[in-house]
Amino acid sequence: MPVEEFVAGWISGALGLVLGHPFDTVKVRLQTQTTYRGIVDCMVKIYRHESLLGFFKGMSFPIASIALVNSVLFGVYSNSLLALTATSHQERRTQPPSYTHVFIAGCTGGFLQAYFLAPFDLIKVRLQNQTEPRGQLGGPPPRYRGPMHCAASIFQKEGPRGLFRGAWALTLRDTPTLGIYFVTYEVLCRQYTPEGQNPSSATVLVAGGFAGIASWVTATPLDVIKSRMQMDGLKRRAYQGVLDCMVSSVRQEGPGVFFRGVTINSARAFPVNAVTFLSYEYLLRWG
Ligand SMILES: C[N+](C)(C)CCCC[C@H](N)C(=O)O
Repeated sequence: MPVEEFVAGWISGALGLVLGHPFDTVKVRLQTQTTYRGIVDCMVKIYRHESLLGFFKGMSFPIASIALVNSVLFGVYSNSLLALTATSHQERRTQPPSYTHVFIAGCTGGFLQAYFLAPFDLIKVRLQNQTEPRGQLGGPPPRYRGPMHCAASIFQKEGPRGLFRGAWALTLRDTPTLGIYFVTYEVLCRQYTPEGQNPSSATVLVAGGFAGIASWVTATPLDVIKSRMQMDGLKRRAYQGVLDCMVSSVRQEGPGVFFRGVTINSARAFPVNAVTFLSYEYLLRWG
């Protein structure tokens, strides 16, 4: 099994992640809290109350886990293509796989990575939603003191299954949309690359950026539901399941609720995924 694809997936994911985390925090807050009027209002409030550090809440776990999650995604994707088309990463430039195969391999990667991602994503979302400023004396202490404390208290209060709260919504979000992710990337790369050649850096950046946007725009409705399911159960259980969460969110807030955070998601997705694909391609070429 080509191991370097897993390594390339990890490093490229970590680079993208640091870049996009501040956007991600704003997105999560807009999706799950009603105190903010919009992107700018949310940014200003985070900065005033929590300083620049507020934007980086919940980042350490994703960085530690991206190794696992992105290497599963890219490794399973590439190895599924190998199984489907019997071509290695290098050979695929001269013998490109069909888009159907790319889609199936992307969905497979997306499906499997969701299970690895679920507990880390849950902890990230819970920490991002803590609005208390760090290290301030006198104010009420936050519920979770850090990622390990958060994991331990979820485990204690909600059991091992508590760590997988929202995992089903996450799987539904990621399976088709990671198929879309890789198909968009391949379509754009092939469009702008002469046959048999490697795509240029500019092409990889643009194709990666748009792949991120296409994937996130289609993922946003279930992203909102996922985040809400993950925040559920802190005080009392509000939702019975994914469908119930969808229905009551629409009832209370109208269909627009499914696009909460779509602008900020797309703004984040372009640079994050441009960098992810560029480093992935380069690491594999050197490797
Ligand atoms: C499928 N979904 C849209 C959720 C993610 C697609 C891109 C994944 C990338 N690590 C990122 O964080 O942007």
